[in-house]
Amino acid sequence: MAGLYDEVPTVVLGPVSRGSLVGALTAAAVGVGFVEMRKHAGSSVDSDRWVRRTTGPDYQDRHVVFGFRRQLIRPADRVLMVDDWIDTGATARTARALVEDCDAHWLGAACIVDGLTDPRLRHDLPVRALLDIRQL
Ligand SMILES: O=P(O)(O)OC[C@H]1O[C@H](OP(=O)(O)OP(=O)(O)O)[C@H](O)[C@@H]1O
Repeated sequence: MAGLYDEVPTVVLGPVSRGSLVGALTAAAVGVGFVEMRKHAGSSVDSDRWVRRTTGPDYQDRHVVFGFRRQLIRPADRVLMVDDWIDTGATARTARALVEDCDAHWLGAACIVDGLTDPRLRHDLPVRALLDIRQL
């Protein structure tokens, strides 16, 4: 998945839950760290600083609060999001905003299946995928 991009990431970011599985495998293959983008990331039980963002409506018309500990992504990091599927792009856009909150460099969203409903996001995010939904 990381080979879909020219730049090599220093961190892979994966949204719970399927993105965590694919993302962790991708991070292991590249030999870099993995950060899980937690769902329903409400108030923390620890004293660490978190970054949090709420998605726009996703493919199920949900608004999901995602987040992670801020210290996990540093300004020098190049961050690649990895997921199994992209539909509205709401999750990926939130991932990009969280990476920007950490002042890190966003590479894009690598997915197994590209099912984007708004093709403009393919260029804007950018999105690279192993398969287009029409190939399934
Ligand atoms: O482009 P979007 O409209 O944001 O949708 C894509 C997201 O939806 C799916 O996850 P889901 O929320 O179903 O969670 P899961 O991985 O726990 O099943 C998928 O794994 C992506 O993370």
